Amino acid sequence: MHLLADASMPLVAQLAKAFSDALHEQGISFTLSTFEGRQPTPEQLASADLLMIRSITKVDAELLQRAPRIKWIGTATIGTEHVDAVACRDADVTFVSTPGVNANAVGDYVASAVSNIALEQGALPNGEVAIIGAGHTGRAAGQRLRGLGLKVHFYDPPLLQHATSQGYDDIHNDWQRVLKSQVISCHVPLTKDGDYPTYHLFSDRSIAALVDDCILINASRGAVVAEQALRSAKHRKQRLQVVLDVWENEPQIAVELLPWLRYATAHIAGHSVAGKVGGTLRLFHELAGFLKQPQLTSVLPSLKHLMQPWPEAIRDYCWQANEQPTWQMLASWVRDIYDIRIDDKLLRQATPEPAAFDALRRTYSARAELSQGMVVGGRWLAQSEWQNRLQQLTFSHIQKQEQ
Ligand SMILES: NC(=O)C1=CN([C@@H]2O[C@H](COP(=O)(O)OP(=O)(O)OC[C@H]3O[C@@H](n4cnc5c(N)ncnc54)[C@H](O)[C@@H]3O)[C@@H](O)[C@H]2O)C=CC1
Ligand SMILES: O=C(O)C(=O)[C@H](O)COP(=O)(O)O
Repeated sequence: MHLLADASMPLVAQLAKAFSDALHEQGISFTLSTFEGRQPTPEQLASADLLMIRSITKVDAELLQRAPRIKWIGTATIGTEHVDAVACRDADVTFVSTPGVNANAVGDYVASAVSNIALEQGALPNGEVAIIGAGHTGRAAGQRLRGLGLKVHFYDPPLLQHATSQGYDDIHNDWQRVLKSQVISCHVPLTKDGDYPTYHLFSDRSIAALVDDCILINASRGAVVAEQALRSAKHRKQRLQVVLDVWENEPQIAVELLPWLRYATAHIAGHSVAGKVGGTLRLFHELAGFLKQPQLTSVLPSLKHLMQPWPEAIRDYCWQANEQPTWQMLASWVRDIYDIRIDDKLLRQATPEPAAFDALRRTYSARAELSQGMVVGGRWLAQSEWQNRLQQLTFSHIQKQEQ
């Protein structure tokens, strides 16, 4: 059995060796080779039985034809639009993804964007926050923004349609309420069909209708926000604060928008170490199931153990607060752990070629998550409201004993 995997998936060689050693004892051969860049070569595909990819590899009927032995494809991502699931089914290929795997990292990204803007302008956004898509990443983002003290609502008509009445009080289908919000963050899959397509959800008309100084964040897929509409908004000097992690024509970015964008990053919102390593690990768990070898999961280390090579991404961050923290303190704690400005600077300094975009992503530095933050505080920490807010920010907390 031969596994072909994207070379930049962290720890893929270590986990494949664990499978190989365990299967060897049963007389089963399990080998690994890796491919560099976006697409594997026809030669690499010809000998592959299993394929592990990331969001940059396009899988369609043509690729599948070049891979006659392939029986299983796994993507270490939440998004799946790069894989033609129908073509996989027609070719009798099992396709799996890793739902939710880097949602915490995306939530941290949004929290950092809003925290930085608030700290720079000296005030939290004065108005509601609309989260588009109440799934894994949208919930993670909304929860953190509530922790910062903002009023959050979720726009998700498809979910509303299928929802039972319980637990969906904050979800609605009122697009006008979205457009009136002071912060809007997109967390939807890229879809062109169905009742609620997300392709160009933010078109000329919607963007022109946004309130002054609206913070519009897109960390989902580039084409959810029409780049042409952003160009028009820039041209008419519309007062917007746009944060883009994803681009309509990746790996080519819209260079001419850069000076107008508040923050611009290289599709790294989900790239915390836990998100990336978790993706690889989750695929090996999936593969054990596909191979009908459930005992293989016992040779897979825990995520915590696998993250040991990145000490900067697993260290604790600790802050003292004798009094209730101000929003400025909360925002600067977020920024201590993940500062979006560093990623923004890296993209602006890079050359605007696709290769530079891919290189930034491939060589991304080790990133921690907000859940590594801990607040040591006084009596105020006994209040459930504060405990709740820190939990929403995914910080842990300890109340100091009074002397
Ligand atoms: N920038 C990055 O690094 C990352 C980007 N992503 C992108 O974010 C997307 C969302 O991820 P998750 O939240 O984990 O997905 P999810 O599947 O958990 O949630 C998506 C939600 O969007 C809703 N939705 C679908 N169409 C909609 C529409 N027209 N209007 C409003 N809501 C709609 C769905 O009902 C669902 O509740 C992924 O598909 C992926 O493309 C995900 C992870 C990292
Ligand atoms: O999970 C997704 O969907 C994403 O967009 C990923 O975070 C992108 O990461 P890579 O696939 O490029 O590692």
